[in-house]
Amino acid sequence: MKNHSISIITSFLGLWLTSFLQEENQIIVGIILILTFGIVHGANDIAIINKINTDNKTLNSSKMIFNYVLTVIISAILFFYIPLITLILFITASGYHFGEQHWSSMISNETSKIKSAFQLTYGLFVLLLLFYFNSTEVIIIVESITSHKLNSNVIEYAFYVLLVLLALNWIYLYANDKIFKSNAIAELLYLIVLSILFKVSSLIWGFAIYFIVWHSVPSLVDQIKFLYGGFTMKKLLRYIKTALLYWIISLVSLAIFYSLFHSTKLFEALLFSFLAAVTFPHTIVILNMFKIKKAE
Ligand SMILES: CC1=C(/C=C/C(C)=C/C=C/C(C)=C/C=C/C=C(C)/C=C/C=C(C)/C=C/C2=C(C)CCCC2(C)C)C(C)(C)CCC1
Repeated sequence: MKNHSISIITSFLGLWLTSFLQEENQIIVGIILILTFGIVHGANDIAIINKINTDNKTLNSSKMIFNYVLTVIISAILFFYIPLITLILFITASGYHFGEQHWSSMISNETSKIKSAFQLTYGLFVLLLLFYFNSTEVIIIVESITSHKLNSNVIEYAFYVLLVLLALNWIYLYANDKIFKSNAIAELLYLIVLSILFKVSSLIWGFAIYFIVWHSVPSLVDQIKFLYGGFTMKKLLRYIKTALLYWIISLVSLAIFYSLFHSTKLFEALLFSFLAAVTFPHTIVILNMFKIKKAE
């Protein structure tokens, strides 16, 4: 069973800070959190690929690194030429990725198809929850990325559809999966905490708290355990040291994109486009990491 108590405490801290920080400051602190913890949590993907490669000789390491960079470039190109379709793919991949990180050890592997469907539905629901409570800001950013003005009804209907799908999946797993059942009530309460957070905070602040506290930090801990066989302060420092170079390359690339496009796009739009480009290969790496963990 996963312990989400730190995430809960930090979320309340984030909620409390909402009443002190003005909206502009929430955005600045939120962006700093995304650029630090958020980006770092993906910057060790090559180390994970290497670890998978050592454990599973069928994968070719240099080919994987090449594929990683290629996927980032292709995603960026697709985002430029077919932004709306790529955005939908990005949201879907993100939903699965968030759901997988959150639930991987809390649903038994016997129900593997339902498990995947549930993880996707859960992650998408959390995103839609955020969009539903901050639809005005979402519409502005989506328009800046895709040049399409989204109708707020689309967000509302998508939210209700996801709510129904999640409820059906939840009921099925509650009735059929003992591991799920033992966490289900606490997880419902966590969703209520997230709803309050998303309702009272700005879009970027709400996203940053979720992305860092509920996704990046737990993922970082899982990655450290996978890479070094446990979590200690020393192992955390080792993780940061290996991630440093990729983190710096990422920030420099983002700064270059910003200097090229900042007159036509919002910084938030560029940040999300950047996250989209690195999300696709990162999601595949983490998917493979969880596959190996499951087999152990
Ligand atoms: C290794 C490597 C590298 C690096 C990498 C990295 C650093 C990664 C990272 C990764 C990451 C860092 C990931 C992330 C993820 C994220 C996500 C998954 C997100 C999601 C989100 C979303 C989905 C959103 C949405 C929205 C909002 C919220 C609002 C507005 C609207 C929209 C819709 C946009 C490089 C490239 C340098 C090179 C090669 C190698």
